[in-house]
Amino acid sequence: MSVVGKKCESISLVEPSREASYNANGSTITPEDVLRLERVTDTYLCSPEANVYDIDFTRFKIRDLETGTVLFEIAKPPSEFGADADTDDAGADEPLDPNAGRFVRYQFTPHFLKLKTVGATVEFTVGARPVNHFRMIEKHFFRDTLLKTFDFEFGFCIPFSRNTCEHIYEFPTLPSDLVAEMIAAPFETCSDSFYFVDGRLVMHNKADYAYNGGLAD
Ligand SMILES: CCCCCCCCCCCCCC(=O)O
Repeated sequence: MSVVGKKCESISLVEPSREASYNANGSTITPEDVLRLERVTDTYLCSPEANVYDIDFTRFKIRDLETGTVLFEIAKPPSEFGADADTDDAGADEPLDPNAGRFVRYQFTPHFLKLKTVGATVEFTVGARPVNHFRMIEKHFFRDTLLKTFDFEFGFCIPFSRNTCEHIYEFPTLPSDLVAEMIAAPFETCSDSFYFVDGRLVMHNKADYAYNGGLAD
């Protein structure tokens, strides 16, 4: 079967008519459920309201651990700290996108795919509740192929704290023909990031990636 030109294929644990934070058996989505996923999901598996811990990412940085080079950095402007950034500039007639802020698009150069390990530093704040066993499971796909699953622990966060931690991504060994396909197919590489507190899904973010930065069209 040819996959040339296909976007990331997706599957969902849930039937379209069901509440998105429950799996096909009607129980809540567990870490084991998402560890089993072999395709990108076609829906978010929890609603934005599932984030009852008010976890808010305020800074994100990716660096090459071999050279220390910073590859990507973004910080939420201080004026938006503690505010709902989605509502600030919306006109009265504009419906708010409930998924705004849950999707990121990254554009890297082909060199990114030659890296061996990158460190991802994330800063985040939490609300009034203590956060136990904060864990992220992140799955990276090219089209309908799972490239790698990362499973990171943030640990315990005290109420109203600002926290920083760096997770180490060890890149999978990718065959050179696959790397060439990924470079030639911008945004057909994508990821699902699932965040759990005490084993319950509280956030689900998505991203897609292009690796053709700096190349002529
Ligand atoms: C190419 C397969 C392995 C890729 C590892 C990529 C590491 C990139 C870290 C950035 C992930 C950010 C995800 C997000 O913003 O939700």
